Amino acid sequence: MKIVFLDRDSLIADLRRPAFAHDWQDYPATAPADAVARLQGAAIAVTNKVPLRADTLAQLPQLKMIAVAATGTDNVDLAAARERGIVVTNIRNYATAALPEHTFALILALRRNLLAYRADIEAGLWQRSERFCLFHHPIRDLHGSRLGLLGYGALGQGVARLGQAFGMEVVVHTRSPIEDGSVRSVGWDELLETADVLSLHAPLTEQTRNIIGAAELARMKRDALLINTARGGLVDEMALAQALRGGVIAGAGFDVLSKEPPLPDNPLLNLRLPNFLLTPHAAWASGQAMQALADQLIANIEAYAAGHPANVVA
Ligand SMILES: NC(=O)c1ccc[n+]([C@@H]2O[C@H](COP(=O)([O-])OP(=O)(O)OC[C@H]3O[C@@H](n4cnc5c(N)ncnc54)[C@H](O)[C@@H]3O)[C@@H](O)[C@H]2O)c1
Ligand SMILES: O=C(O)[C@H](O)CO
Repeated sequence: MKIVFLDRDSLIADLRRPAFAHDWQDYPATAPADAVARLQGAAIAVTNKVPLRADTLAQLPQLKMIAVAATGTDNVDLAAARERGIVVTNIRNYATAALPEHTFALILALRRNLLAYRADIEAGLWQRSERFCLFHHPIRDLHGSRLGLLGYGALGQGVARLGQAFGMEVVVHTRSPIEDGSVRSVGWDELLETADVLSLHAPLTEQTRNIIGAAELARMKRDALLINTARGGLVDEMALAQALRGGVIAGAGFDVLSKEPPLPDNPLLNLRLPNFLLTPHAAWASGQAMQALADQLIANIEAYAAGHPANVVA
């Protein structure tokens, strides 16, 4: 059985080989246009972020499984895979410490205005101050404020737990109301209009694409933060850049953009504002999380080869 990992360098971890007879090939990275040639004769394709759309799958009659080396499967045309009988699997629960910790790094940096204070010190303001401290920029505790979550899966739940540890009230909105005594399920309007920190943890699908645009930003509290560690396509980036420049919301922390790596003209890329923090899709990338992902990836491939596929999404 031929297995091809299209973007091996997207993962820094020990990757053991599956425990069955196979022919393994990997490439550090693969341009979308090269995917078909590299997957010729492969039964199993492994991809973290290389897109596998309907036109690509149509040219790969021998492909039986796509093992996505990630939780998000928006780079794969799931409907086309299903039509062709290709099993698609993903990785679950591997970043339940990493991503919530990253999410709170963004939230805390923004709520305590760390970028603005750092800039003040670099400009010599503290050194020239007549007082022992600076307090030019508002600092707001998280304790007592409302954390609103879109999506309450593995990662939304991890973020909720940290929010509760900080003394926040956690409200969540999912496709169908959840039964969980520790958080309150709310409608979309209430989530949007009452959250002090709105954090996105839903997959990118046709239902969630651009779920936050100019109209939604205008309905958020003026002193609210928007955090996106899920997928770039959830938020209209031009609308967010305008909202941040215009003071429509207090700030935003993003780990993801609609195109990655970003194009130079991405409206959020060069937004040099102290209330906007951007990280390069790194929320998942702790050493521990990447190793857990690598282990689960091989387990998924072995489960499929043994005839009982696990973590199937399509
Ligand atoms: N930045 C990163 O490094 C990173 C790492 C891992 C995952 N992610 C992203 O985070 C997403 C969530 O991961 P997870 O492990 O929590 O997934 P999950 O499948 O466990 O949970 C997804 C949640 O989203 C909800 N949801 C789906 N569609 C919705 C809709 N239309 N409206 C409201 N809620 C909806 C589901 O009900 C569920 O509660 C992934 O899909 C992935 O895109 C990002
Ligand atoms: O979806 C995921 O797991 C992250 O984006 C890392 O690939």
